[in-house]
Amino acid sequence: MARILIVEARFYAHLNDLLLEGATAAIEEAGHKHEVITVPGALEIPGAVALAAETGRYDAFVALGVVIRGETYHFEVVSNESARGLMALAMDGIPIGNGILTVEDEAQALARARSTEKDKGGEAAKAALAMLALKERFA
Ligand SMILES: Nc1c(NC[C@H](O)[C@H](O)[C@H](O)CO)[nH]c(=O)[nH]c1=O
Ligand SMILES: CC(=O)[C@@H](O)COP(=O)(O)O
Repeated sequence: MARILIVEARFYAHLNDLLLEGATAAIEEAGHKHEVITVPGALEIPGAVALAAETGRYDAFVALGVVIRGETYHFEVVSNESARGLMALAMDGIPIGNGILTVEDEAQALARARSTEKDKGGEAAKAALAMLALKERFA
């Protein structure tokens, strides 16, 4: 049984609840344990994963968040840098699934967080578990 840490940025709590539902369901269906920690925004997720990975208490990580474009370049900063940070951690061998939605508006987020068509939280959890399985295979 693996120990999964979900790191969520509850910038839009109602949207994150949907992502969390999907991720939690996927992890439980796979028979693993999980914990959830919360950070202010998506930009803080990579740092939180790095801190948690240092403890050695977790086998894989799921990043959940919603970034919605506003009026300024900050959307690009938050979207690109959170993704870059997670990719850097993944390249260091940390099993991670990226469930940070980067969208134009709330409607796009709702359609992807968890609906009949999309389950981005579940997808991110399954990706993290797949990378953990690879890590174990190559150990
Ligand atoms: N605008 C969104 C943010 N912005 C906040 C940043 O993520 C960060 O917390 C702040 O810049 C302090 O470092 N975060 C989201 O998750 N989603 C957004 O739409
Ligand atoms: C993604 C963001 O940081 C965004 O919500 C901020 O809005 P704004 O660009 O209008 O300040």
